[in-house]
Amino acid sequence: MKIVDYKKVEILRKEHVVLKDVNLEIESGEFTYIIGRVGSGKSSLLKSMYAEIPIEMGEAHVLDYDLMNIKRKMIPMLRREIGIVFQDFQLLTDRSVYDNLLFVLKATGWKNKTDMDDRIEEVLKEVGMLTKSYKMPHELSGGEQQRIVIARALLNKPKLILADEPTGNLDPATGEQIVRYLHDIAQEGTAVIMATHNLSFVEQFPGRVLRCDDKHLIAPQLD
Ligand SMILES: Nc1ncnc2c1ncn2[C@@H]1O[C@H](COP(=O)(O)OP(=O)(O)OP(=O)(O)O)[C@@H](O)[C@H]1O
Repeated sequence: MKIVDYKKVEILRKEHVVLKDVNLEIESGEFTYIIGRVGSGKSSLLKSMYAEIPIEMGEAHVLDYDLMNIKRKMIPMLRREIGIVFQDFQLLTDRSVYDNLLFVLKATGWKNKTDMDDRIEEVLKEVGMLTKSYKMPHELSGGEQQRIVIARALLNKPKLILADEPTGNLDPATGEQIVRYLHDIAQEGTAVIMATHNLSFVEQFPGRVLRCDDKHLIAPQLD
């Protein structure tokens, strides 16, 4: 199934063209790195996929949504089907890990307490954080918090995960563990798109590499 399908897409930030003529098809289970310099448009590309930035030109589909014609009230439905791992979506600091996850389930329409508890247990197990359920975010390391953010992104079994610099503030070993989780998730069939400055992971965790370069998204020649 095609998860992302962009044809001749142009992405603007305040009337300024960030990327143009973007052609991109992503299938289930693909693991894609988006690289490129600071300010080259990596975050903007990912934000366009969850309708945070409108697409003005071209054809753009994410899951079954037509981003060119998406109604405002459909945007939360689209976001429910995407796991978002972004700096702007940190854990809520005033509640425990469990309550952070419960909050998302309730906000996305879950009602049954046992089902919610079971799902929280499953996602925490998936990222090796089952014992941290009652911790407050500030009691966790940066890497542990990031694992919880990934667990939160998994709650509604998304077909697509968008991760913007998920290893940004982490030491190399912890960063590697985060990429390993994301890579495993892709192998189970979820498409994962990860923006990063750091290509050191690509040998260990193979994937498709695309670069934002001079306002275009290109497949670079890698040495
Ligand atoms: N909120 C905003 N309003 C207007 N312009 C913005 C906004 N955010 C980013 N831009 C501009 O859009 C361009 C692309 O930024 P973007 O954040 O997508 O790049 P990036 O490749 O993700 O950079 P970084 O590696 O620093 O995260 C930059 O020229 C930036 O100045």
